[in-house]
Amino acid sequence: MKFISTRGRAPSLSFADTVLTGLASDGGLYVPESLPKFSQQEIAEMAGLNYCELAFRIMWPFVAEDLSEDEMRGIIERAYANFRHAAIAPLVQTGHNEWVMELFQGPTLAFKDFALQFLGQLFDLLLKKRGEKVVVLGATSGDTGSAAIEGCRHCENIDIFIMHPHNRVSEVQRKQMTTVLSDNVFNIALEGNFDDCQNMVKASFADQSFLPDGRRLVAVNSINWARIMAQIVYYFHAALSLGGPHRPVNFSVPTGNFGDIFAGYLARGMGLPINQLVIATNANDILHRCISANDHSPQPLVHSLSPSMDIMVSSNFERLLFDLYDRDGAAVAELLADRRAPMKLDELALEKARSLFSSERVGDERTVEVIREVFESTEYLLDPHTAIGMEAARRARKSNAEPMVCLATAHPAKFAEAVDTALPGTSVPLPHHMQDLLEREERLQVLPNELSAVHDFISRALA
Ligand SMILES: Cc1ncc(COP(=O)(O)O)c(C=O)c1O
Ligand SMILES: N[C@@H](CCOP(=O)(O)O)C(=O)O
Repeated sequence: MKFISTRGRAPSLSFADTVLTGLASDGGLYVPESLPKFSQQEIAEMAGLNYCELAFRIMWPFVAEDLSEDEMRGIIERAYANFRHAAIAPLVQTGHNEWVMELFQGPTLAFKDFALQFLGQLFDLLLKKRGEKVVVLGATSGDTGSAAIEGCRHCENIDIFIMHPHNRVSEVQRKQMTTVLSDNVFNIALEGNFDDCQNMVKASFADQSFLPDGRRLVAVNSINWARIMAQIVYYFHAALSLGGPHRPVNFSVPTGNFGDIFAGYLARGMGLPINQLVIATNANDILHRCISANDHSPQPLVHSLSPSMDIMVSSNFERLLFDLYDRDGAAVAELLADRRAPMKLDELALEKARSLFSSERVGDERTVEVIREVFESTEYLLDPHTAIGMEAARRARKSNAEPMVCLATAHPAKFAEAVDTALPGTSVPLPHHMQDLLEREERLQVLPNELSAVHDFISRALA
């Protein structure tokens, strides 16, 4: 399978080259040239498979030309070996036909583990085969960073640099990253917000001349296609557990960079019957405004109680635009390049987007109420991101007869502030392997919001 750029001007690449390239040379994102499709019978036959076997079946068509079956199975087995639940992504019922899919059972307690533990294993294999050493550069609003560090810290062929917005991630999130003291792990606290971190990552991919010894950058953010690919699997897993493909299943997805919900959109494109995909945003609601009002104007970033979704520039929306504009890379490039006014979708594209997604915005006040209400009625504790997804699901839902799955994207222990605001005095214990996290020694570098400062730091660290 070949992968092509959403801006139509970069060379098409194999799966392995796509994974190790990150951003396309024309500034676009890689997507598969065509999407593999499963028939309803093929999907029905996947019912009852364990998570790893299901992951193999769903992802195999994307990787078959670059990996052997044994290599792919090995990567998957190792990626999910440290999850704390036998189901890997267990479902918990919270209401009539309403389910929470717990995507926080991995080592770093957020859905990012699904793709990043997989990606770490994949990098390790590909880089060993090529005898190549690379530099991983990532931006995080709190969760990608720790999952990427956990996935990559054992890879001999990787030095990993993760930028997070200084003082804008929770204490648990920060410590999960900064207490990993391995020689190949570097944490940068940038005096800016997540969008600044992500812009720096993209600018660094565009000009990599600051790297020594001909080394190249590799991406762990969802600009990397393999991230999205691994996230498609759990949509199939949930639907198969709830009667799919014989009945449609719907999903509500707390959304920031548009990666997770885009994976759901792809699952539907691969044949999984999904009627509703609900985009759930916090006060940083550009995606909700775009779908509901064709308003794509950037607003100042708000610091919310769901900090991982404090994102204004949603990378993966470009992948959707590519499809909305009939895979016309030139049209996407033009739409994104025109900086005279905020982007506006044309009528046809807007109509298509509205037929594909519902959207809702949930502010802090309601987020806190939902955490409290759900806990009082079911004793189930939601993290703030998941609470946003659940509220959006309840508002946007069109049929109570079809299952609605709310993606629980993080463990509540990561977000003590929101939990304490909702339920004063409630402390959520960290899982056993993280019991002493808050006492561990930290290492991080605070840097000004300047590309040159980041590049200097990286080149000195690598020297
Ligand atoms: C806990 C949590 N929930 C939801 C999201 C949104 O996911 P995405 O960026 O894939 O839309 C993120 C990160 O962005 C996150 O860390
Ligand atoms: N919420 C994310 C933001 C980065 O998104 P990504 O999916 O593109 O890596 C985070 O926790 O860092």
